[in-house]
Amino acid sequence: MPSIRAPAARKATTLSVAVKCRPLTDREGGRDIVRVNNDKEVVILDPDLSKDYLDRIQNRSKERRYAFDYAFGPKSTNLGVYEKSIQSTIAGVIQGLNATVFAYGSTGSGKTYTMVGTKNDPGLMVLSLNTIFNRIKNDKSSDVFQVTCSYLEVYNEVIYDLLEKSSGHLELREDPEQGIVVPGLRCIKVNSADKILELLNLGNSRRKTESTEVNETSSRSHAVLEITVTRKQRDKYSNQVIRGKLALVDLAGSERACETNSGGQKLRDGANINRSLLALANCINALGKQQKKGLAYVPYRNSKLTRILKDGLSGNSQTIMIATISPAVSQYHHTVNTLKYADRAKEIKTHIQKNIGTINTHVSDYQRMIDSLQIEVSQLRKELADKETQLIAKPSEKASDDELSWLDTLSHETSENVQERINLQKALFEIEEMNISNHNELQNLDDAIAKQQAVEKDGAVVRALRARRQVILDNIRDNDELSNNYLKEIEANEKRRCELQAMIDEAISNNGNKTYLRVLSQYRLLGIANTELQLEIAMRDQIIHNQRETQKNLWSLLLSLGLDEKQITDLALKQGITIEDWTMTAQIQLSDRRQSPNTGSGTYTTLSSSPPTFQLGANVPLEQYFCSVPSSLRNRRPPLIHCRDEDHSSYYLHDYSPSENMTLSEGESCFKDGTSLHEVPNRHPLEFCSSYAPTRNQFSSCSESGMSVTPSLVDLRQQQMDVQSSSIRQQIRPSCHAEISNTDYFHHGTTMVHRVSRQGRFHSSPFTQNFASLNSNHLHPKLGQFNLQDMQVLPSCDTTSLSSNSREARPPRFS
Ligand SMILES: Nc1ncnc2c1ncn2[C@@H]1O[C@H](COP(=O)(O)OP(=O)(O)OP(=O)(O)O)[C@@H](O)[C@H]1O
Repeated sequence: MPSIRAPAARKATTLSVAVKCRPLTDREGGRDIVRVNNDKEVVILDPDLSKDYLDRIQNRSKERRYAFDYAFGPKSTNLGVYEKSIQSTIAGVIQGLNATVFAYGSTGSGKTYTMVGTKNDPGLMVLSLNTIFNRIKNDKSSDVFQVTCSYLEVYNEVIYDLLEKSSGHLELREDPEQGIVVPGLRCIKVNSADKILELLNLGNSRRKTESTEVNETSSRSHAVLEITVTRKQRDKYSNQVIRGKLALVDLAGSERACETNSGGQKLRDGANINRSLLALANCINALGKQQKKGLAYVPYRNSKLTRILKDGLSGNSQTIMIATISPAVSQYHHTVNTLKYADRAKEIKTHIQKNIGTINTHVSDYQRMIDSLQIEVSQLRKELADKETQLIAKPSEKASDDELSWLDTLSHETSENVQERINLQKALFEIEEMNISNHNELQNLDDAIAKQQAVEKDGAVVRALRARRQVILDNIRDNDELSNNYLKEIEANEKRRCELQAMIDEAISNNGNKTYLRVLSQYRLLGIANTELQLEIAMRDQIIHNQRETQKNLWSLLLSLGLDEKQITDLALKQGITIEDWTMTAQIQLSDRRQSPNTGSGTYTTLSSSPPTFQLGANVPLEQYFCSVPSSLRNRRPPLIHCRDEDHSSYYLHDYSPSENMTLSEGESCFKDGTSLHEVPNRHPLEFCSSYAPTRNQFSSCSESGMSVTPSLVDLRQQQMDVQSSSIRQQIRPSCHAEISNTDYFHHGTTMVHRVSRQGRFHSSPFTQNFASLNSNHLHPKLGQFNLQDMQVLPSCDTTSLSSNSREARPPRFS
């Protein structure tokens, strides 16, 4: 088909957003925290029925409220969603319009259910196809229709054809006329919805799925079904061809890799899923701001997914985002995150126009089009000249108008710059966290290989371990490359920030209307400070969440020891800890205890409901210390536990003191985060701890280990504050140097150094000096790393000797 596009009218339209909340699953049980009002409003209730201390004193609720084009509660069916939010758009495809429907949400939130559906509740893909074929069937014109379909998946940043039995890797190409194309992708002519459904089922069976902790059949890839409807007129005077495209996209879950508790290949999938979704989120952000100020760089090229979705996001397409959410309490953070992106996506505008071409377009037609374009251009030029004359006639008015709009643009750009920095930093943190975990696994693999080689030189196990090692090395290399790109983007962002600041400063010093400029500048600064405060609040939420997780884990640990209520209560009392809600919750858990399939011998309790809370007694000191243990050690004597008070919010392992008669059984896999100790022979844990330096340090890589607390960005912020605080400085002992070996430095050190440094940069306000003061003393010039002596590492030997009433408290010992 000749590719001249008629200068058809372009219609600007915003991306419509529909939110769909799935029902609670049997496994989740518990409370439903999502409410849908008037088919438009979504309210996320505070997940805590009993507010914790911090919430209470700050009188802060975590309830969130959003409004969307459409909102659907747990009782709605796919058909209900389809009829209200999609059907009318799909009808346009037959008229030559493009449409994109994509499902976005965390893993297990119901994306695949919404897009593909079940026999009883067919999904949007099936329902859309039915509409297309019904419309074609009922069309009264003499036009000839042709429907083709392709189905691809993006898995680990590689494109595969789902309609090919053994598809090779496919590439993306940008065609000036057709946009993004995938050469070699099978495009099948279909005559009925049934035929497409057959293909769809076939394609779905080829999709890469994995069982993750969150979803048993979690899609690890992004699937894109594209239906093209070509309509040719039979009229002998007209040879017009109209072509409409419908893209239906089922994205992989937007979870963080570590949250799915996956390791190995799953972790790699998670990293790439995340990379694509981060890129998508960044595009949504950039497009959102583009609507406000008219220009912004949209990083489509950062992933295959965003390149494929480019047209759907900003180009010639009517686009619908289906944001899927879960009503479970445990999914609160994911739900809020999804809704935030959905909220931002509402701002995105696309420009739709009919795709009309002609067969055998004659030269004279081209000439006519060129002529009409030239007339349009000359008219526009004239209008521009008229406007300029008017502006010259009123110079002062023009100057102040210019000034206003210039400043407005500038101040908007400044806020966007901060937002962009936050996004980039987030992306960087995720990648770095993954690499820390990769390095840990590498270390363990090296050790396991060395041991195994002593048994059999080049046996199957050694070969398997080596193969795994290579995969990890590849992951590290990929992630490093990605980190470098993000660092470059951060550098560019920082450069832009300096430029913007210089422009504002210059305007203030040069311009006559200084007061006005100052007020405006101050106003913008306040806006930025506000953004940063919001961020801090979000990070505090994360701390609270992490602390609850720790409590849960501590309960799991306690209960797995086989202690009864009295023993636990006595123990807690000795430490000045009171246990709330014991009768309500702990007993349920004790009676609910069951054998974990993963822990081998001994008992391991799976928590079925939220555990009772530990609370500090009146004279309990501020500092408490917790640590985490690997899952395989949970049913044994627990480690010395250290916990720091809520406000300081950083958790590290400082000591591990296993009992004399503890051993690790052969073949135990120690860590949930994908870093397993392969084939650990019978060894005493003390030996294990001392020889596995990286293993010990792994406990400090909190976000990755199952038992532990995620050291969130907030922790880092807090660490920054801690480092600045002189009282806390007393805890920073140079002796930590002695404890940290080279390997330690990498694992233990890097975790903290990076995080502290991230925090430093993360929180640097472009216009405040708090970061600068840190920068000179504590930060590496390039990455902004802290010096080792500034890290808050408490030497393990000191902790046990501390008095329980002193500020540096004796930590509770759970044994
Ligand atoms: N509306 C619904 N009604 C009933 N069950 C649902 C609904 N939505 C989702 N579910 C169930 O929830 C579970 C997770 O759904 P689904 O696999 O669609 O999630 P997903 O978001 O595609 O996850 P992933 O990103 O991991 O692939 C499935 O068991 C599915 O049957």
